[in-house]
Amino acid sequence: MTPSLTSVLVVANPAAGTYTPEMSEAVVRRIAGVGAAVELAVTERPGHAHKLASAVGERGGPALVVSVGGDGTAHDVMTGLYEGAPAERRVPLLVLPFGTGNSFYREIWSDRPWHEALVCALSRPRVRRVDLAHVAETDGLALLGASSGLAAQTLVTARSVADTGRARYEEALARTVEAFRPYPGRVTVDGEVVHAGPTVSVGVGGGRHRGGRFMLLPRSVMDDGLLDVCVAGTALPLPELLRLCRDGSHVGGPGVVYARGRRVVVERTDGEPLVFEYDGDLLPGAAARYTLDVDPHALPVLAP
Ligand SMILES: Nc1ncnc2c1ncn2[C@@H]1O[C@H](COP(=O)(O)OP(=O)(O)OP(=O)(O)O)[C@@H](O)[C@H]1O
Repeated sequence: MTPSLTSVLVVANPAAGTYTPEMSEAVVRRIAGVGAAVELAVTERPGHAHKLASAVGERGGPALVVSVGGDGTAHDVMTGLYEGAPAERRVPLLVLPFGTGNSFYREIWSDRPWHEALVCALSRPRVRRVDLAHVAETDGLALLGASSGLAAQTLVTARSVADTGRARYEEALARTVEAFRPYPGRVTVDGEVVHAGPTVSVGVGGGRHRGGRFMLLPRSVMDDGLLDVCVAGTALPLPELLRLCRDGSHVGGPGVVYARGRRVVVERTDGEPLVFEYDGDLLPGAAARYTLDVDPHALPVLAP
């Protein structure tokens, strides 16, 4: 499908890691340069991007929404677009990388500079309909994916790290690795238990990359209608697992299970709460079980 980009809404998050006002102005200039009517909306608070995007499903609204921020901004815009219109009328999303990790941008555009991605999206707009993961217990949606274990625990640690940006996550990861204890877990894919026992990491998605640098799900295809799952047990020492995760070569390694399906259940089996996140947001509850169902091809995104 080739959308006609007559009018464009740019949603820019000034709190995103590498954002500057000059960048969003440059984005707006380039869009106006191809003759599209363009509106810039700068978010004023967390959740504002969701509200802005949920209004565009109305008739006569923009034909494209551009997210100027990081993965958190892309998540908020995605939930707004999802809520604002049914699948067949959903307005496409273009994500540009002005956050810290920018995993979703990388998923779609690889290492291309943002201005090249923008020129490509405006001159040869091609839509890919990517899958989303619906989290039953929270009625939430994940674009990039969900995790428990090391990555989720790192987000807990990050709350008490004073650094900002990438340094904050690096420091939090180092502290988490030092103190990390595997948890007793179980992972079920389409009704089949694929892992039961001591658990270091569970990734479900979604995107191949998380945290900007870790390729947790190297075989994942964002629009294949399925969720990928990778579970690491305790067979690999933690530093080795982390090293291998940088390029996805942990898959096939000892104690690492890789699976694919439509429904994934992630559990902690000792009665303690499961530390669990999706799209970088930790879940506050004390639940020990989360259920993810794929919503196939739910979100149109502009891609090369
Ligand atoms: N005006 C604002 N003031 C403060 N926070 C905001 C504002 N607008 C949006 N936010 C919040 O900023 C958070 C961080 O944005 P985002 O995730 O895009 O950047 P990042 O963390 O630098 O990048 P990444 O997630 O790619 O590492 C989002 O969760 C969003 O809810």
